[in-house]
Amino acid sequence: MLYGMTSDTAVLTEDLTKFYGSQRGIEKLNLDVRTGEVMGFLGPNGAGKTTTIRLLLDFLRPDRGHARILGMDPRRDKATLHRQIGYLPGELAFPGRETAADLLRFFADARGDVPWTAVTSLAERLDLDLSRPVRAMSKGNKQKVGLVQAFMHQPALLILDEPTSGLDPLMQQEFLAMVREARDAGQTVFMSSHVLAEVQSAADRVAIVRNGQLAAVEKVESLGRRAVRSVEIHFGDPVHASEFTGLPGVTGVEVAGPVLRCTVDGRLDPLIKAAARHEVIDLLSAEPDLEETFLSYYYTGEGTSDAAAAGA
Ligand SMILES: Nc1ncnc2c1ncn2[C@@H]1O[C@H](COP(=O)(O)OP(=O)(O)OP(=O)(O)O)[C@@H](O)[C@H]1O
Repeated sequence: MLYGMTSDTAVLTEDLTKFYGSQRGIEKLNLDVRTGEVMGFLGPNGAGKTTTIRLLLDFLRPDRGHARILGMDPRRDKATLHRQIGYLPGELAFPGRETAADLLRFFADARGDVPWTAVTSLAERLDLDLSRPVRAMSKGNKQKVGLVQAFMHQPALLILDEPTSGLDPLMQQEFLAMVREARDAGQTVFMSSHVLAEVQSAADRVAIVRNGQLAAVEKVESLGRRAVRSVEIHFGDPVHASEFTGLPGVTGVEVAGPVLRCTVDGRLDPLIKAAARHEVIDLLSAEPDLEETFLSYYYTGEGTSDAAAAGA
């Protein structure tokens, strides 16, 4: 058993590394996904998400490092593991002429013990017509077939590569509800996305990768607290920038007569207290935008706090 692996850990990687020639896929990835949590695996195109997922499933072999999935070795225990996992690949290829029902019956039989009603109720939720040939389906409908096969046997662990891609907003919400229900039933979910907004309402934590390396692991709620926002305050009289520079979390202070503009990272309280010394005519604050926070990790390299404390 790897260091740090306990029954509370559904996925553990240690220094997991894969290069394609000289091209880095993923390097020295140390990640733990706790049993029963939903972890979003976020990064832009080419960051290394699919490489990681394929390593976890032993579709690729690492150059260095190890992974442990549900306490098992992805290579040695591949067959057992694949029965206990629900996997949605990033690229779905359905070459045959089967209908969705035929294909899903094949998957259900291969897994055994999957009541057909599990398939039909998922299909109903996702508004998927099972009688249609899969090959002729739109990307979104193919994605739904992929989701039904990943969820239908109520696996202990769901590994989903870009599950929201191709789904319209309504179906994305339905999918996220399925994820929350899976978590409530004690299942673990590891899902990649390049759009934070698409996973934030269901994820407990997000791991952020860039250029093949882990940039941060954060609780979604603390991403919210760290949200960077721009603030504009209109005062009754001219103010001095010096009154606001140096306040905790406040940067980029610009003053033009009675108007103050700045950026606030985290709590607004220090700025509000300083502003209250003057007559405040108006205050404009952009909604906390997790997308901006997410990007700020990329460009500042911040936010390794929870990564450093991973497993704590
Ligand atoms: N078969 C391959 N041969 C060479 N390079 C590859 C191969 N597969 C991936 N890469 C490279 O490895 C890096 C990580 O790719 P990966 O597909 O894991 O990223 P990703 O985060 O899943 O991106 P996307 O969202 O586009 O799928 C990229 O630079 C990519 O070009």
